[in-house]
This record gives sequence, structure tokens and C-alpha cells, in this order.
Amino acid sequence: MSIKTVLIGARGYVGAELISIISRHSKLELIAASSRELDGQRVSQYSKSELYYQNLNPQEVVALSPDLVILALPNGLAKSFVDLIDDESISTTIIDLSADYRFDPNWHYGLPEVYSHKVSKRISNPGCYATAMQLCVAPVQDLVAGRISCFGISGYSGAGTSPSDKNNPELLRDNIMPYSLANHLHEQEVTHHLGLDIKFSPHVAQYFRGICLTAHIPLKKPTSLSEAFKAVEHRYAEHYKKNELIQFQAKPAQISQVVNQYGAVVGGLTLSGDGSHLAVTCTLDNLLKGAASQAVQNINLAFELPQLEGLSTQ
Ligand SMILES: NC(=O)C1=CN([C@@H]2O[C@H](COP(=O)(O)OP(=O)(O)OC[C@H]3O[C@@H](n4cnc5c(N)ncnc54)[C@H](OP(=O)(O)O)[C@@H]3O)[C@@H](O)[C@H]2O)C=CC1
Ligand SMILES: CC(=O)N[C@@H](CCC(=O)OP(=O)(O)O)C(=O)O
Repeated sequence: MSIKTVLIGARGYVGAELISIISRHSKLELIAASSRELDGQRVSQYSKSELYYQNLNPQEVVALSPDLVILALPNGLAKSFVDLIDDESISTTIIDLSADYRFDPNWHYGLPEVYSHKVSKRISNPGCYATAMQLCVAPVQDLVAGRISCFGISGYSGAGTSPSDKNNPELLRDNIMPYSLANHLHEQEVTHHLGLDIKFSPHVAQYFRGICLTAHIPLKKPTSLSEAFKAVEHRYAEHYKKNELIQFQAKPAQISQVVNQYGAVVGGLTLSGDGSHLAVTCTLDNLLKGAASQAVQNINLAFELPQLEGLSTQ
């Protein structure tokens, strides 16, 4: 039995990754893909059937009676689709890749390695940096004593295809660009979901994809440095050993390990001399574990499929 899927925002960087994964997923059947710019053109990456982009409005989406609607639109555009599907009270599951519903208590915030799965027909997918920050902090969340600071750097695909300074090759050449150094949406998102005080400094660089994030975490006073390190390392190893998509390692995580990969790497645990501060790194592909492959994990959980369905072959 296939899951009839409609993808809204199919032309984008995230949409393109979703089409590729859906093409290899045994249960997801893409019945429509929306793009204003590519309306009428063939969806060449979709290999299961001959599909053409359409410029779909919410009424046309509902008329298709999909089992699943994936929204991969820029922030602020999900509402018209969500409200109509809600009004029609059809049994369609919605997963939104934007930030629009990440603070809505009626939506399940889907970060499977950090928050236990809840059956829901409304799923909000975390932001890319927000995923990396939470993967860094989750194993020691109860040991945190004060403000966490995170430094993140992303490839310019994080800024999407709409032209901006953050994906302008001229401005990015031989450059690294700090931006939104206060109140970044992901700083708010992680503070909200972890309930901790987090400050985040995003940067963008001229490479295409991949995020490297370093978290500095103040810890409650340990008894001794060696004991503290052993205890903290054990926590990370235990937390991630049951999560196939997360590789925990001793060395700091590097972007080269995760480009075009569905999972993330966490590593480089380093305690300050007095044991009061822990540094930890996480790398992930912003378009995959930061978006599309995490969305498919969440879709699998929502439809009670194996969590890694469609994600194992890499
Ligand atoms: N890039 C990343 O690393 C990550 C992105 N996200 C989030 O995922 C979503 C998609 O991101 P990304 O793929 O990078 O974005 P892109 O800018 O690359 O793509 C946006 C998509 O939305 C469509 N679109 C844009 N404006 C409108 C509109 N007014 N009405 C209808 N469709 C529109 C575009 O197609 P067309 O113009 O042809 O209609 C395109 O398919 C965003 O919410 C982003 O914040 C989340 C995690 C990581
Ligand atoms: C380089 C760059 O611009 N990155 C984006 C992250 C995109 C993302 O994760 O999308 P949401 O807006 O849905 O959270 C940013 O910092 O806003």
C-alpha cells in the first residue's frame, strides 16, 4: 500500500533532496510536486513515474486527497495549506520543513534522537543548526549549569535558492560571513525545546553544503576531571549507540564526514582544565539531517514504518 505524497516547494534545495529520497523509498509515492517556476516541466529526478511540476494551490492539493503533504516552502507560507487541510478535516498527515510550526504545541517537533516519538498528523521538522545544537547538548542536558554558547558555520545552500547576501558567490568568495548574531530563529527554537539558555552565532561560507557546530556547555561542578570526562563520554556513547544515523567519535566532527550523508557526527568532547566547561562538535548536511532525511525519518515514524526506511542505502 503506497503513501500518496504531495510535495509543495519541490524546486528548492530541500525539495530536490526529498524527491531523490522518495524515489528510493519503498512506500512513498509522489503524486504531485509543486513549483511556480518549473510548472509543466518533467520532474526528472523522480524515477517511479512520469511526473510534471504543477503550480498547486491549497484547493488543488486537497482535491488530490493525499495521505501526506510535505511543505518545503520558505518561512511564512505554510498556513494556507495547513488551514485548508485542517478545515476539510481529511486524514492527511502534514510535515512542514519551515519554521512556521516549530513553536506550536499542537505539532510534533520531530528530532527522533532527542525527543521521543509521538504519533501525530502534524509534524514540524527542526532547523538545520537547531538539530546540530540539540544533538550536541541532549546527552548532558541535566548537567548544564548556565548559558550555552554555540558557534555554527553553514554552506550557502542553507540560505535557499532565493538570492541573498548569504548565497551570493561574489560576497562569499574567500570569505566567511557572520549574520543574525542575536535572536537567530534557531537560538529561539533550541531555547524553547531544550528549556536552556543558549546563545548562537551563525556564519555562512562559500562551500555549498554542510554545517559544523561547536557548543560550549557550562557543567555543574564535577568531582574530578578524569571522572567527569569518563562520565560525560559514557553519556554520549550510550545516548547515540542506539541511533544508527548518529556517529559518536573521539575526534572533533568534520564536514567532510557528512556531506551527502543522511546522518550526523558528534565528537571532540573536550573538558576545560577545571572540568566546568565541555566543548563538543557536531557536523551534518544541512539539506539532509538538517532537513530532508530527518523529515523522512519523521514520516517513517508517523506511518509506523522502520525509521530508516529509504535512508539506509548510501
Ligand atoms: N536550505 C536548508 O539548509 C534548510 C532549509 N530549511 C527550510 O526548508 C524550506 C525550504 O528551504 P529551501 O529548499 O532551501 O528553499 P528554496 O528557496 O531553495 O526553495 C523554496 C521553494 O519554495 C517555492 N516557493 C518560493 N516562494 C513561494 C511562494 N510564494 N509560493 C509558492 N511556492 C514558493 C520555490 O519554488 P517556485 O519558486 O518555483 O514556486 C521552491 O520550490 C524553508 O522553509 C527553509 O527555511 C530547513 C532546514 C535546512
Ligand atoms: C546559511 C543560512 O542562511 N542558513 C539558514 C538556515 C535555514 C534553515 O534551517 O531553515 P529555517 O529557516 O526553516 O530554520 C538561516 O540561518 O536562517
